[in-house]
Amino acid sequence: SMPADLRQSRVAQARASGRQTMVNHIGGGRGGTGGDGHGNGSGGSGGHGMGPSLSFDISVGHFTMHNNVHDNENSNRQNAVGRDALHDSRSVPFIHQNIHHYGNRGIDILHHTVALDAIHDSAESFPQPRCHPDTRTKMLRDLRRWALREMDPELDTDSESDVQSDFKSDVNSEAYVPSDFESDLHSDADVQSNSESDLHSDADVQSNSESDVMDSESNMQSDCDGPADSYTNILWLYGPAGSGKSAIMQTLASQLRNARRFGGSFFFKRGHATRGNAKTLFATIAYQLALAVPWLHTSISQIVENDPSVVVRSIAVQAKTLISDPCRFHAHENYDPVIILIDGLDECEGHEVQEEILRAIQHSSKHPIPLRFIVASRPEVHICEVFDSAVYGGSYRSFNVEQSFKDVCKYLCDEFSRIHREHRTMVNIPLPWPSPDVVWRLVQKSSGHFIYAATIIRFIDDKNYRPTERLAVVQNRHSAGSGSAFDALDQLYMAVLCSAPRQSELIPIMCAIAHFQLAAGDIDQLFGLAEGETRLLLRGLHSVLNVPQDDKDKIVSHHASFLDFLDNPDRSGNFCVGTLTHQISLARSLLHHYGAPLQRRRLCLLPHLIDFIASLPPSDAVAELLPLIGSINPDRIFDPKQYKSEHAHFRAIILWLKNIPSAPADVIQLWEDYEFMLSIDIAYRTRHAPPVEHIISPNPELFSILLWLWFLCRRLWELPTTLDLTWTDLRTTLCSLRPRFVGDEHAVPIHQPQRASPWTARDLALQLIHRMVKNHIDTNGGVNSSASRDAVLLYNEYHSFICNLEDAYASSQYRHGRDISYLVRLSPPCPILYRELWSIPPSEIWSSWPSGNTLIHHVSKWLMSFPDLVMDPITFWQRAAPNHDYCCISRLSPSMEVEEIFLRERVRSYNDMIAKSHLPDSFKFIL
Ligand SMILES: Nc1ncnc2c1ncn2[C@@H]1O[C@H](COP(=O)(O)OP(=O)(O)OP(=O)(O)O)[C@@H](O)[C@H]1O
Repeated sequence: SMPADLRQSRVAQARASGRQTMVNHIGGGRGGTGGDGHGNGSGGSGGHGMGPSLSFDISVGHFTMHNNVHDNENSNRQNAVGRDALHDSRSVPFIHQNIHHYGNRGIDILHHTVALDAIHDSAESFPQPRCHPDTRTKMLRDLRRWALREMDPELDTDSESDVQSDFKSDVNSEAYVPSDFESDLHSDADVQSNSESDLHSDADVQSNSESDVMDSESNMQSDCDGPADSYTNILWLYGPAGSGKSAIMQTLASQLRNARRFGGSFFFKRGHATRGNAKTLFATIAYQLALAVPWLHTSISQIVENDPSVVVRSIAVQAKTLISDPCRFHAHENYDPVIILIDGLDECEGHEVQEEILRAIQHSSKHPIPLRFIVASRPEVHICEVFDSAVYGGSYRSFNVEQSFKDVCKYLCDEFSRIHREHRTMVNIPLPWPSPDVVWRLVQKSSGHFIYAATIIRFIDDKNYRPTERLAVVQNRHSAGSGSAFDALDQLYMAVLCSAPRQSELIPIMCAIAHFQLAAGDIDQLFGLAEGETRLLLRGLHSVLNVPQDDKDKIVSHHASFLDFLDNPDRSGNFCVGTLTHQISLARSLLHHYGAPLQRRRLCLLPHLIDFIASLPPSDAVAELLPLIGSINPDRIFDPKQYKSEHAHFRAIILWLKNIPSAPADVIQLWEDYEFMLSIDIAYRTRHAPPVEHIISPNPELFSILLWLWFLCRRLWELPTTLDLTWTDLRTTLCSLRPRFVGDEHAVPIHQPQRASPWTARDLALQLIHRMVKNHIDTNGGVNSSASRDAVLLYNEYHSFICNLEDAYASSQYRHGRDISYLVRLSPPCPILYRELWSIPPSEIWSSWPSGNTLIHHVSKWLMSFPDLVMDPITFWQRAAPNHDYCCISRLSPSMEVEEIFLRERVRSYNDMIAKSHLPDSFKFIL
């Protein structure tokens, strides 16, 4: 038969509707099962079933009821000594005593136990943060749509104005009376017999309306990034500290209440006696549910009345007994779900408790109950982990409280107008005040989050001061008093930092994040930490720092103001990372890193590092950095990932070094050489060659290097690997073009005018042929690509474009083949070169079509310059082509004319560079 409490709730519903008649079907009880054995004994057998005895004394009008129900199934438990008897008796609510003033004693008990301060509109939490009018409109609309989506599918397709008008109705009425109440009050027997099929059809309704919603909600997919599960009664609203979650939850609570779908709320507050813990979380929610939802009133009240100790039970027991059990009795009744809001979960004491709350909520919503939960918190790692865990199995929606520059701007403009209106001292200040660019700078500083904007408005809106002066203080972050402008903000940041574990280890990491754009993996590498250590250390700071899932993505501060805070010792005290000691220590770590050999995964912040070092005061305090600056690995300095086409940083560090009295002369000299080498290296791109007027020392190595850089358009960093040169060789050779100061004398290099020799081009071609052949032999014809230094170098450099070493190998051989083609054209007819060309394995030139055809084209042209025409290698290569016919007319290869245009263009721009750097005309090539 129907549980007694359900029947009671029918009575309560009848009372709510003013009905005065009631039909009850009461059947006999079943025989009880035996109790559990105690100790080694076995449990007794079940007793005989007896019909319940029931006496009603109903006086219509006042509706008082004297009710005495004995359920004999339960009473049989008294006979057996069962350990779980108490537990079981709570799991299904039964009525054991006379109830006067039906159902209110339980509510009274709750009233005296629960955390009333935690309710969203409690006096204690006044003034609650609320969304400024016309801010967060889309977010609130999307949240409402999610919350209300099942009950009224039309809402989902309606425009926002429709949704809002729906909310306006009956603003004052808090109690929600189900619309289908009349039809619902049919006989218990019917309820019983239909309950199975009702449950099914509920589920169908649920899934249908859900799919409707999915369609209509497609516009919120960008915000709602959780899996679109067909059964999600839980939504997680997350966002960094101060992003405005509480304001959204408060505003949403009012809107849902107006829509008569509000079940209850709990607003946690860190450190608060009752709001700071979860002892009475579910009891507080149950209390509000009982008051707001008539069909839950009686069940909840009776449960508490029956066992008042439930309010001090564990989180899981409270959630089950006070929330999910009463709801499940009504699961099949097709009530529109009501919404429960839990804000600031991260502020609840104890990570384990927070996790337990999430598990309890998930457990409660496993069955189709007419409740939905919206939980708001900062994106703390342990909370993310529960949502990501198997417990949730993806069945929740998440909603990111994103930054909104537009909303913050609206808020600031409105608030500044109000301040202008309300402050007496503002009468003579012309509008607009402040100017739009000032407002915009403040908006940018807020990073689109409200906490900054709300804090400065509170500061400026102080009746004891002139708003104009207060605004000036805010704008000048170093001015005296700017600290107090950010008091509220600083308290927030301090609270976050103080709650983080391993604070001393955090400081160098925060210093690095504050000054450089780094990913978690970079920081591990920089400080020599075990892989993943930075991520672990930052676990407590996710509310101020965005630590992406991928260790390669940069960590950024949620608020620009957090970095200002960290930089200012008056504000951040021991956490300040702006002190010289911390900065020198960070520079030292970075310089050590840049002194080490090049690795595949590397930090690319040398220009920033140089700027950072150059910003330190050039005093003896930085002396320990000087030798490290001299031992930066040139592979890192000329790494194309560091520098694209600027070398102003080099100038900056040279000037800085020259300002330090104790700076060693050789370090200064070294960096001047580097600056010169880089300017030659990038000259081809910048079209800006360094002047080397009258200073000519054209040894063949120098000429080779210039051909490499300005004719083949390759880069300096490849030379040590490809041509087996050391950086010292390169520096000596290239810097022979540069005048040096020896003492006070301007030492001019030996002047040896000499014609640019085509033989140098030939020698370079020979070197590249040898390289190509060596690569072929070393790698066993490309089978073992990692044996080619060229391939490894290329792969390390361009691994974001080149997928694997095999591709890198093919690419490096192609580049050599192409360069040989061009160099051959500059060479005189030469039997040695002719012979060496034969040594190129055809498989290497045909590893890519353009390379094969380019080589064939240029070598054929070159062979025409021979006194006796010999085309053997051409025919040989052509025969070796994978598809002979195709290779000759390959559409993938540039045509003959285009090849000629390419070559001519290279010669032209090389000659141009020679002219620009004031080298003599004899250096130029004539094709
Ligand atoms: N839409 C808004 N309009 C006006 N003020 C807002 C708005 N959103 C947030 N604020 C203000 O910004 C400040 C921070 O907001 P709130 O407390 O809601 O952030 P939170 O994300 O809950 O922060 P925490 O993570 O620290 O709990 C508050 O002073 C609040 O009044």
